[in-house]
Amino acid sequence: MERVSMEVHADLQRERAAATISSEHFAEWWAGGRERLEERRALERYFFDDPEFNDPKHISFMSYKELYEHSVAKGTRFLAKLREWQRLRAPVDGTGGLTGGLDIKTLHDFRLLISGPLGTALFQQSFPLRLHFAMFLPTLLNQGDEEQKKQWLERAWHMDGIIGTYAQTELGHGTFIRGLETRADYDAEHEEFVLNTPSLTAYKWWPGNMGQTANMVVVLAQLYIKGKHYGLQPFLVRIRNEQTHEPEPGIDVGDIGAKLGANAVNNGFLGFRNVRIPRDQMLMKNAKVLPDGTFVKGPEPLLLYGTMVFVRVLIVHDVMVGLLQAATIATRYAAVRRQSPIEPNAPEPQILDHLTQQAKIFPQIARGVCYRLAADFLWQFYQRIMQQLEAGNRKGLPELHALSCCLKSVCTQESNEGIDALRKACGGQGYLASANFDNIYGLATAAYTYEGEYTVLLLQTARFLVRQYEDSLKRKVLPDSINYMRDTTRLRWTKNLLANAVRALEIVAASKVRVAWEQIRLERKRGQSAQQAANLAGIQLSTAAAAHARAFLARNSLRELKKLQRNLKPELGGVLQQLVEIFVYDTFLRQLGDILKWNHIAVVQVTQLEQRYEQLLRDFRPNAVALVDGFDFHDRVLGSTLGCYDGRIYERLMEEARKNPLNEEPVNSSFRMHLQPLMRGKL
Ligand SMILES: CCCCCCCCCCCCCCCCCC(=O)SCCNC(=O)CCNC(=O)[C@H](O)C(C)(C)COP(=O)(O)OP(=O)(O)OC[C@H]1O[C@@H](n2cnc3c(N)ncnc32)[C@H](O)[C@@H]1OP(=O)(O)O
Ligand SMILES: Cc1cc2nc3c(=O)[nH]c(=O)nc-3n(C[C@H](O)[C@H](O)[C@H](O)COP(=O)(O)OP(=O)(O)OC[C@H]3O[C@@H](n4cnc5c(N)ncnc54)[C@H](O)[C@@H]3O)c2cc1C
Repeated sequence: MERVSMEVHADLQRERAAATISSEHFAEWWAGGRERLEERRALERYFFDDPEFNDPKHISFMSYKELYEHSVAKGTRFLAKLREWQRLRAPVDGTGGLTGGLDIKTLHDFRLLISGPLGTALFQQSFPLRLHFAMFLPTLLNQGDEEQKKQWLERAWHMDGIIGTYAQTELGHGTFIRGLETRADYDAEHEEFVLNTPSLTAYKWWPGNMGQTANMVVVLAQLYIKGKHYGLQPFLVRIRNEQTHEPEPGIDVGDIGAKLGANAVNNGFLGFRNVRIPRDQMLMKNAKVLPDGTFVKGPEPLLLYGTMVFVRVLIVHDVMVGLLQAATIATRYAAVRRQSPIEPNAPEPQILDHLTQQAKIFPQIARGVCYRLAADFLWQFYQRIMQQLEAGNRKGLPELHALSCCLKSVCTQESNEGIDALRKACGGQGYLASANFDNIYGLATAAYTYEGEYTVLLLQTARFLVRQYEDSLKRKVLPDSINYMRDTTRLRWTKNLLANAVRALEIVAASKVRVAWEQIRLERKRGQSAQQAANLAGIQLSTAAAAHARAFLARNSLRELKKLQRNLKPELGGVLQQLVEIFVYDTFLRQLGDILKWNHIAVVQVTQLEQRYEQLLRDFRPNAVALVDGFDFHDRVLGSTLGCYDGRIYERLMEEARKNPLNEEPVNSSFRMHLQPLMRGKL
């Protein structure tokens, strides 16, 4: 779907002309400055103008195998061309510094490149080498000791004989990683580890790129030394021969099969039978095994989980991009699609003029913008805590873990919900593969599960919240993100609706944490163990953590808005204010049951807020198209017949239908073979 020479649809022209904001100004802010915007556009042109990156046919017409092979071919050309780009220009942010050195910031930028607009445009079923960059390299970087990094990192970064992945999950266990069964027994005589898969459920199952693509893995296995168990450790294992790509002796590897989405990723299974690796291939930045088999504990065992924290932080950004792609498609479609006169004799309006349609689309735009503010905050926070950890200070780690878990859960869940709502807001056409909601949803919904399942991560946050609640009773200083729990005053409804709504959400979160804590105490009094008490309080705990995430998102949006309004042009600041308000009121109204349970709010006050919310939808309406234009998604990024910049939806829908291979011949062979015999009673 290109930005073709067709004239822009009159309705979109009108929308753009009537907007009070400049899309270009918004795009500049959104991209992080003019230079970054230009750089990104130039990089997109560099790829999109190259016919080698056009798919020969729509990917929905490719078989599973064809899609994999096509994606690997494109993925390798993508990396080669990206390197070329960097040779032509000095390394810049956003291209991952593929020719330069490697640090976590570079990996972060590269990761956003593959999960961001360019990556999703070229790889609608995801980037087939994504785990190499998203998890294998961060694990080498963060869990290898200096010697190991010297030996492996540079080579892995340049993919010199190494394509890696991260093999943690097994057929029997994904969530409860202490229950993983893969074994690594240390053989002191040969200074080697021996890896085994002791049962069917111990097979590694799910790791991306592992089926056919990767030739090395970081595998998490239970370490045993002289029969004694030392817990999970990461090991670097070659699974396929560097030259022939044949599985190494003792390795049983393959692809687990087609999935709901991300089918280019080639998720795999892996079993080990007496696979030997040298001692120095256990990643030893933390725990160590000395040649004689002495185990040396690391200073911070939880760093083993560090790669998961890194990825969870970035997922908030990933799903935000997917949500806003869907919102852009739905907004443009709704500005061009006309249906159902509002006044009996009036012409049919743009469906975007139906207020209910605005209520389906605008809160998703607002959500995406506020998730972006949270994603930026979280990444800064992550970097700060990592620096502290490097300096030996682990104080901030529990807060980072708690915040990243609940934001990953809530942003993913609500983005999934939002993308589906946007699909439905496009009526029947939204259901077509050419509208591209299937691919966007397929990627976003995977993130609900991977890197820590939704409920499981909420329960991790809740554990932290309950502990902090206990501390707050003892009047200790609380970490910044939960400082609101110390404020026990009731909501005082003022004229400032936004401040009221944010505070009400905080009160809900704090109250739900208290209720969960009380339930745990009650269960304990009834004689339950601490663990069973937590299980029985699970519903309270998980909903308290989700409420905490929503309160954080609302407070953070408000805080960031204030900062932004100091620097942005007033009209842009004004529209951002509308979006933050829409986000907060939408969150408030969707939690109304809890809000009313924990706050003394009169019906008239709720009505006041509802009216303000509806007014905001109407106020935002004139800028909706201009604002989504400002996300600056190229038509290739949206990949949708419904979302193109020129709004030529009907022409594109018909064009795509005609390209359908079933329309290549006037009569399909199934007629003679099956339909005709059926009609003639000859079956
Ligand atoms: C369109 C949008 C989308 C676009 C996408 C485009 C894509 C492009 C690229 C994308 C790349 C991304 C690919 C990612 C692929 C997925 C990879 C995976 O899933 S890999 C597999 C991912 N798999 C998973 O994520 C598995 C999930 N499971 C787990 O993480 C753990 O088993 C557990 C946390 C649930 C429990 O662990 P357990 O050991 O039983 O622990 P306990 O509960 O007993 O807690 C003990 C103490 O530890 C503490 N603590 C715990 N964790 C951490 C931490 N990370 N840190 C710090 N602390 C932590 C905890 O708070 C507690 O503290 P305290 O209270 O005692 O003070
Ligand atoms: C697309 C995709 C890509 C993936 N890529 C990788 C990869 O590259 N590498 C890798 O190692 N893994 C990967 N995974 C695996 C992924 O990390 C796990 O699937 C995920 O962590 C969830 O674990 P599970 O499948 O065991 O779910 P389960 O834990 O079995 O979840 C099933 C249900 O049980 C509930 N449940 C489980 N435990 C608890 C609990 N303690 N309390 C309350 N409820 C609970 C869950 O909430 C859920 O409702 C991938 C998965 C997907 C879908």
